[in-house]
Amino acid sequence: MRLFGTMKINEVGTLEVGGCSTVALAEEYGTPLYVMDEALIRENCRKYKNAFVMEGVDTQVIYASKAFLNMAMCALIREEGLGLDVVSGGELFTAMKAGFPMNSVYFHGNNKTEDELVMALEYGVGTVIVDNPHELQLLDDLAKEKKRKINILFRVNPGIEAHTHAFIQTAHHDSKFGESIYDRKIYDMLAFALASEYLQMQGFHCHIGSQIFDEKSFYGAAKVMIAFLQQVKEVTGYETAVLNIGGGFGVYYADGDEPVDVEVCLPNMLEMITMDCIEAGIRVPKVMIEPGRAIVGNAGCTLYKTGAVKDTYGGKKYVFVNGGMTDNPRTALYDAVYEAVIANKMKDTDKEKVTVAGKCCESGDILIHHIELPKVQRGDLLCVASTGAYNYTMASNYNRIPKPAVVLVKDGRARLIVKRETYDDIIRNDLAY
Ligand SMILES: Cc1ncc(COP(=O)(O)O)c(C=O)c1O
Ligand SMILES: N[C@@H](CCCC[NH3+])C(=O)O
Repeated sequence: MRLFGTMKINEVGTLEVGGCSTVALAEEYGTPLYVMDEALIRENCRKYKNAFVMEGVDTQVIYASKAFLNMAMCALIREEGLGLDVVSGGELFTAMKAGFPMNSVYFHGNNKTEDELVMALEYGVGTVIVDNPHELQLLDDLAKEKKRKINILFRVNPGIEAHTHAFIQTAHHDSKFGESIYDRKIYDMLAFALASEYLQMQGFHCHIGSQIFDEKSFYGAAKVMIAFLQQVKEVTGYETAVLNIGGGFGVYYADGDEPVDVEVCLPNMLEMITMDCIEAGIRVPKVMIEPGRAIVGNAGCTLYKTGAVKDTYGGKKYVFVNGGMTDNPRTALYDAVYEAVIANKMKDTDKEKVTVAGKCCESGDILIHHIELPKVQRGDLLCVASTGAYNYTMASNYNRIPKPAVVLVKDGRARLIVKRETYDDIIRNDLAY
């Protein structure tokens, strides 16, 4: 397993994160347990912020909170000076409760409800990313009613097919997100927005997908977007103030994954955008990006206790853990591949091939299909790496399994940031018959 951030192996052969022994963390907080490396989250925020600069160009990095969000995470993102992308009333509510500055919140979503748009207006959200004409009309009506002005961007599709799992591609012509830049509707939407007294049209947003390794996909999207901005100017005279090119920067999960070097890719992208704008005769807009996974993915790991080890008649060896698709549905959903170790046996060299499976009543509840691990006994501690993004946020209570706790570790100290759910939480909303 690749060790990320502050992970290291101590003298007794135990995995440590943030200066904390994983065995001690499991004892104190129980398992399954999500462990987040604060130093690595901060380092990633800074890496993106520092790489996304170019003289004379206004830029902003916005954290896509769908990857991992809670009140502590809001505080951390705020301290690091990133904006916050939210995509639902729940994410927005979390940000508000955490005191995140609302003018740095960007509200996304292809089907925001009326209630959610009202929330955005009442909270004073900085920018709403409008998905379609229906939403544009609704937001205008609500803004008028509330007498609140609000910045908007249009979510558009540049038609770029990024090389990633089909379920996490987002910018093809039939995508459910946004409107195609080749669709004439965009111009009607623009005319409407520009005529509105309450909607303040700032520009355009695109996002081509997630877990992308090919930097050319990002350059391609930016290029197509600049050509689009030029056409918009030619057709309507409108000069775009903001261009948000979304997130999608892939991270390492397993052998073969080769993330882009953001320290190269981001400056290249800014330079390309600037040159293309100059060539196209348009003003260089403020440029934004929205990484989610790249900020938190490698900064998280999950600790499980191993239970039964089963040799099947068919010849497979299963190691069962006390979690599974309820805390990490990504293997079942996207055929995601993870690396893992037995955290209390880091120095064992005698290994065997196993399949790591969860405890749900579902054959597809597999965390890792093929992996070599030291000989596992009941009560060992399995650590799955790179579970910081889209794990806690996609966790479910299937089979009425309570969601795990989350701890943030740094410099030998662990801080509980999300409590473990209890069985009482599981029946919290049930009403007696
Ligand atoms: C609009 C938007 N922005 C940002 C992201 C963040 O993506 P990632 O976590 O891959 O960086 C997503 C998710 O794909 C998204 O839909
Ligand atoms: N949930 C996906 C990413 C979706 C990105 C949001 N548009 C994953 O775990 O890979």
